[in-house]
Amino acid sequence: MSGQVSIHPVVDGGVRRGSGSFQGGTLTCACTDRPVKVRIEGDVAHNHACGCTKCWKPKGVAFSIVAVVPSDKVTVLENGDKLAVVDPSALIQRHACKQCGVHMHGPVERDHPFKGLSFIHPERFDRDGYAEPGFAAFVSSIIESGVDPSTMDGVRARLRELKLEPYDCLSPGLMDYMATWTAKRSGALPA
Ligand SMILES: N[C@@H](CCC(=O)N[C@@H](CSCO)C(=O)NCC(=O)O)C(=O)O
Ligand SMILES: [Zn+2]
Ligand SMILES: [Zn+2]
Repeated sequence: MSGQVSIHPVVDGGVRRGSGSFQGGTLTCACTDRPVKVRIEGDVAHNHACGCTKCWKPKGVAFSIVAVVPSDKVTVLENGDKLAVVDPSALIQRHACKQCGVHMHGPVERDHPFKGLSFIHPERFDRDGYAEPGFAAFVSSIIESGVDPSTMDGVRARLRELKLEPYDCLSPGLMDYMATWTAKRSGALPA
């Protein structure tokens, strides 16, 4: 029963493990004419399924697959003139292709624990082997996109089956990381 719940095409058949030696690749948008290409050096971290309304996902798909890389490992290679920031007031400056809508990279530049990191969508890589998604974030937020709240038990059951532990914000690791940054900033912990 929970096997019929679709999370995202790249995980629906089972989460494929990363190679552990991914050297990077090129992200390409969905345009056939003048696609935007973005080079990423090295592997991704904190790869996850995200249920929030802000992360890009293919049409009709419930979750995005999104990960972080250091912003200095991100280079726009081709057709960067097609990129525009979706919401300049957001923490994550999501640079989307104006033509096809795919989010190509999302740097965090504001004073924040995630400053210096960029959010990217590994499914747009030209090759496999990137670190696999390890949890599901902002799961309850899929309701904001119109998912029937009565289906949430099935969604969470399927995520657990896929070993994508569901959280309604970020994972404990990332929440601890942010709280540590805040505590060092306030002096509650030694810097
Ligand atoms: N309920 C909201 C949640 C949006 C949200 O806070 N998203 C998170 C996770 S994005 C990737 O993990 C976030 O950190 N957003 C910062 C930003 O968007 O700049 C909704 O669904 O819209
Ligand atoms: Zn495009
Ligand atoms: Zn998100």
